[in-house]
Amino acid sequence: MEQSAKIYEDLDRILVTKEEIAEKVRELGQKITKDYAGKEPVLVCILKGAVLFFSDLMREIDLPVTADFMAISSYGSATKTSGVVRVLKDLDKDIVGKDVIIVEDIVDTGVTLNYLKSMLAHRGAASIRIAALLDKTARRTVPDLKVDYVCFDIPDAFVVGYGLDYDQTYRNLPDIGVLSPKIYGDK
Ligand SMILES: O=P(O)(O)OC[C@H]1O[C@H](OP(=O)(O)OP(=O)(O)O)[C@H](O)[C@@H]1O
Ligand code: HPA
Ligand SMILES: [Mg+2]
Repeated sequence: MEQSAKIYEDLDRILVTKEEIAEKVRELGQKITKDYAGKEPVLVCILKGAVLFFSDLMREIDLPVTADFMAISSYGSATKTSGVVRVLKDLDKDIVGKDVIIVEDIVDTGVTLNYLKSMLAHRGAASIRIAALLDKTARRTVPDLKVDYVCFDIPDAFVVGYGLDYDQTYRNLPDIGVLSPKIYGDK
């Protein structure tokens, strides 16, 4: 807490501590290891927000996984989605016949994952599942989106830390907290 005390001042409260994150990520890694026994899933990290979750989760999966990366952006410098999902970087390898696990930091409206899931399904993956660290169901505008693995259900608040940003800042907080609305005003 001490070394980032200045950034922590911008939070209203801490929602999930780094210890709670580590425990849930370990449990999820064990579950995926069981569910995919005998398979070699492709873990797809959705940059940038999922980067910390991805790197911790993959070390908890005891299978010969491969890793690929996609960069997506729809929030820009706001706390509300622009509704337009931009692919800034695509996967390096094709996923035909592969068991794909999309690794995301947060499902908010669901617009990003809905877009991504149908895009990857069209490329001929054998299966696609979603693993999300946080699920903010109160904000969902895509009600039938299935999120297969969730670590934490969270309330309707803009959160930062452990990879999640506001205008590219706060991603390095080890915990996840509610950003004080005074930081972003009506953005
Ligand atoms: O469910 P949604 O309402 O679509 O919101 C979730 C998406 O928004 C954030 O990405 P962002 O566009 O902020 O890019 P970033 O990961 O680089 O921060 C987050 O990482 C998810 O990808
Ligand atoms: O609550 C959030 N915090 C940071 N990024 C986000 N992208 C969607 N929702 C959020
Ligand atoms: Mg963001």
